[in-house]
Amino acid sequence: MANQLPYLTGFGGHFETEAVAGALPKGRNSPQRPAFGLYAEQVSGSAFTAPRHENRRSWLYRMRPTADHRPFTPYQGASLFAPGTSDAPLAPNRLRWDPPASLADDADFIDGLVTMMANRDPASLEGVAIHLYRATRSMTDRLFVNADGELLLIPQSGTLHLFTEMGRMEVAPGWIALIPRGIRFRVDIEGEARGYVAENHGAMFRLPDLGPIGSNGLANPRDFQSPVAAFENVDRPCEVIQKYLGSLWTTTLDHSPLDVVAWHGNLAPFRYELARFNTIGTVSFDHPDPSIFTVLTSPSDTPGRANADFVIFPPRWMVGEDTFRPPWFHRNVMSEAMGLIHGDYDAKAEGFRPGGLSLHNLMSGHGPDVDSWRKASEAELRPVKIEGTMAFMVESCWPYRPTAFALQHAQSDYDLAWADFPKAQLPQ
Ligand SMILES: O=C(O)Cc1cc(O)ccc1O
Ligand SMILES: [Fe+2]
Repeated sequence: MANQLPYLTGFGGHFETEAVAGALPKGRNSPQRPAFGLYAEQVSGSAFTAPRHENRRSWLYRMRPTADHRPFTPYQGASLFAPGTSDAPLAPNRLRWDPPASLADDADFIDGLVTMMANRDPASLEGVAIHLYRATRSMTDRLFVNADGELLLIPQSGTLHLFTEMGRMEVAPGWIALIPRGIRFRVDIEGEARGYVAENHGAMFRLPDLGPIGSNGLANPRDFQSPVAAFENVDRPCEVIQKYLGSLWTTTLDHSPLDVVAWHGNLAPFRYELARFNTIGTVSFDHPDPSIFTVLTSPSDTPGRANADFVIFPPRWMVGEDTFRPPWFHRNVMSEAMGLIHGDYDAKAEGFRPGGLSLHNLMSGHGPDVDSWRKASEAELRPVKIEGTMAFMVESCWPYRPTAFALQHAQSDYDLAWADFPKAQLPQ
């Protein structure tokens, strides 16, 4: 079933698509009477007056306006999703988690979300939160919408079948998907699905500038795929759960709001296959900064200091001469949350498992564990291909704060990854 749906290609393209011929107005956005009695509705991802190259909005032609809903009330489910982070002073410890074992057996994507860490208040329009999910059922007559930011979905196992207001997308492990702020969607699954969600409250993710790399490379715009218009014509109760200013809310409509028959514009969900990433690295010596692996970036107001960078560590050749090839020891003013989709990560010989998570926050010393360090220090430096792996990092300029759940479930012995390094021996 995966990969059978049609898609529109190109990052941030100006798309137009209609599921019923004649639904899309020609030559104007808001005709006096849209075709078939549809309602024209604009959804803005940027301020009206954002510079043209940053301006993102789409026009949706739908069977009922989004405004047609009764009041939202607090949502009582999903107790581990968006509970707020722990208020206790945060120790400057490195943290790591196994894939959570204790998540509910009977949850859909929304109730199966567990927030692990976050920074900033979503209302400040800055920061990022990292959630995990484990879902064992499809969302039936339920949708989710996030007013607090865009959602980057990173499946680790199980394909997500997304039905968004703007159409359908399939997202298997090895792919990512982005749902823009405010776009309603449903997640259907077969069996069990696990993965990660990076919730970006700040500036929308975009492709990084390439500087001296030139006009091609890293994630290429043509490999991003957005859905074609698709809708459901359903008149039965449909619950809409909304995350709004850090809390969850619910209302029930008498119809499905996935009733967008046509749309046009440059604000749209997309998916991207991480295997398409054109990985660039050293062909001489030294280990470059991991910014070379940036797939998407959300800038902050300070040039070069990302609100969030989504970075991957894909299969790649290591050829550096006289070089310690894995990530070096370091302390970083940026804060690093990492996940693993499959395989092993080259800086951690063990303990960092697919579906697990780690946090190396502001200025915490980290790098290769003892075993990885020893192996890399002693290795014969022929060309070696790192294969069968996909790790990722969500690097943010704002230190993360774990949730109470995360603090309770962290590995107790992570510090031992860096215990027992032999002392350097100076000349006598
Ligand atoms: O800490 C990590 O494992 C992530 C990382 C990888 C790398 O290649 C260089 C720096 C860095 O922070
Ligand atoms: Fe790091």
